[in-house]
Amino acid sequence: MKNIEPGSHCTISVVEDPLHEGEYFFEGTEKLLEIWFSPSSPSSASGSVQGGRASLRDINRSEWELLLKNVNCEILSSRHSTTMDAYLLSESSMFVSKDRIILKTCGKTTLLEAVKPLLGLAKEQCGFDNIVDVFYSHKNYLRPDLQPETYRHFDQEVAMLDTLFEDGAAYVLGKLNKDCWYIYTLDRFNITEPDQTLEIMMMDVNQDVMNMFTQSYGLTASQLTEKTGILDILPGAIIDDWLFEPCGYSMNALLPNGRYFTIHITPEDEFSYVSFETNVPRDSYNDLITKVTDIFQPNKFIVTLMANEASPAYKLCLKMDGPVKPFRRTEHQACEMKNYNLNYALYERPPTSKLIPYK
Ligand SMILES: C[S@@+](CC[C@H](N)C(=O)[O-])C[C@H]1O[C@@H](n2cnc3c(N)ncnc32)[C@H](O)[C@@H]1O
Repeated sequence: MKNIEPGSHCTISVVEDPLHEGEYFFEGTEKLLEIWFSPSSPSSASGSVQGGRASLRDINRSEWELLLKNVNCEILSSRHSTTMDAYLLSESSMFVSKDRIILKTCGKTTLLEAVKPLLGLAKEQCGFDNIVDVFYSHKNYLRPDLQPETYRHFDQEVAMLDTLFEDGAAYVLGKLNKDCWYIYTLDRFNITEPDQTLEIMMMDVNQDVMNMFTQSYGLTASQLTEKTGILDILPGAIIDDWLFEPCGYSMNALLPNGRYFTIHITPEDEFSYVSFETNVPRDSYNDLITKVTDIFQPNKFIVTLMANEASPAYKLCLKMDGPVKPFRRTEHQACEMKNYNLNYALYERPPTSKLIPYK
């Protein structure tokens, strides 16, 4: 993609595809992959030992860099806690724990190209020859026609995953012809430790807020993290934040006990998008969703919550959580899968609701 000045706050990217010449576009919607591993027997675990077992964290940064080349993104920065390594990428984030990796990439990245090399790395370097579970998901892209071939239709992504996993199961929640969310996972009972993931995918976001996440606004990434209230969403985190040139913002936050949250912002008016993701356990996420949407003030957003039986959020997935003011929940679906419950909701701002003036 080339950069040009469209005369707004933010320089945006020109699509080089001749059919769409002159159009400005960046796909903020991320592809999200999470894989949990284990050795098939304790003796097959290799690599340096962490807590008596091999760990994905022993894999060298140079190996991750090579792996990410397949995806068309690179590492910008990293932070480390006692339980997790968080990498900020040119297109989103990667979190590596002892036996789980989360890879989240946006734009035109080819995330699925990383899966096979990743399984190889985990096996060769850590002795992880057992795949405990896999989750691959994304919201419908704003412009699927601009994605690389495999990613234009979920069926094709599923077909690629099915070449690697025997018992894959693919679902779609929401309206197939409007806003929806696709997920591929393994049809098995497996992860026994408490596990939950909340995602908030915000669209058509308040432009006054979005204009702050540009170089021309004049604040640094860490000043923005503080001023906008991102720092206070879940306090006490190790933060890694990044402001792109000329606009765009990404941050990873490492919390105690293997918890994290991550935020990515595509501020361009024509296709603004903000994502929030966390694995903090809760029996209600209303306050958290309200805090996040109060900061960004989207006109609509999707919330997905996935939690397994051991999680305090398991039951919440099957019932309605309270309202998120001032939004209307215009769609809601709850699913019972083998080991996980799953909740999908679409919220929209009523036309009469005024935006809160930004401080
Ligand atoms: C912050 S990144 C991550 C996007 C994220 N997935 C989201 O939720 O929007 C994307 C934003 O940064 C901007 N950007 C600037 N330089 C970029 C680069 N080298 N790679 C990716 N994005 C870049 C894009 O135009 C876009 O606004």
